[in-house]
Amino acid sequence: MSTTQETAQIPVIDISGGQPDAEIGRALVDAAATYGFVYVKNEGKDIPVAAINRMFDLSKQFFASPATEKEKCKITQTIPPSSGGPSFLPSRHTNGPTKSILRLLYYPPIPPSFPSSNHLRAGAHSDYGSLTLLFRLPGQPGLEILPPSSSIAFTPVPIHPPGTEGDVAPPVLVNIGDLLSAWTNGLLRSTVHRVVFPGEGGGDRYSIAYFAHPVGTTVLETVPSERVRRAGLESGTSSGEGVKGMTADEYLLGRLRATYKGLYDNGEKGKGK
Ligand SMILES: O=C(O)CCC(=O)C(=O)O
Ligand SMILES: [Fe+2]
Repeated sequence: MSTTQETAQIPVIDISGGQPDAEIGRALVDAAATYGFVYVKNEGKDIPVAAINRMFDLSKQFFASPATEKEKCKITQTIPPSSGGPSFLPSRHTNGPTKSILRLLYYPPIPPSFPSSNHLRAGAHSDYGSLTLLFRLPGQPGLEILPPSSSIAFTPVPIHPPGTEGDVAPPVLVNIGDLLSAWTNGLLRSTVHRVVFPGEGGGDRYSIAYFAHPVGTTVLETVPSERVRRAGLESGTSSGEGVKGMTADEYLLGRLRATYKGLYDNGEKGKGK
């Protein structure tokens, strides 16, 4: 796989109220259908910059602490999704336990003796859930996607895309996961991505990812939208084929089993070798 020097043309969208909701909605769906990724401009109105910085500070403290300290604070907590409106998708992400999870990610520097070019910080993958919100720090690049125009060339995703250089914080990068893609007959794209070492060496890298999942008992019947129905017709996917009426928890377990084989046999996490 090669890497081009171009950067992904992922749209930057301002959801803070300047435009009519319908227009913002259309732009978000178009970006999600084409790229599977969208930048949400962050000028500190929707998510305070201090809150993001505090989370990164906590992450740095945590990863710098001794292993014994780390064991004391398990951070794999389940976070209830923030409340949504009465519409189809938000209502299926609220009012019940979900597998949504906030992950503080730490990528250690590469040892000087390692040739950096052959190593990845995170291998190529797509995310499992509905949506992922990714927070990154200026000066810590490395994320690359397979853009729609190419199935072989990974393309860097800049932290500050053009037009956001002066913003108080980098935009939040939102991407579609496999479940939402299947739930929409493939209309919304779950895009393969990876994290590489940026050139020589590459120091510490921190990122924060919020993986949103529907309420576990949600039955995944295809999203009842005309655009979703048409996407199914165009791709030859019959309605519901990708999700087959299974629950969100069953879907996730299927994906985990496919990835981690023995670990998730019999529905019991941690079983196996
Ligand atoms: O750290 C990043 O920039 C991306 C991480 C990621 O893709 C993931 O954890 O699923
Ligand atoms: Fe990912």
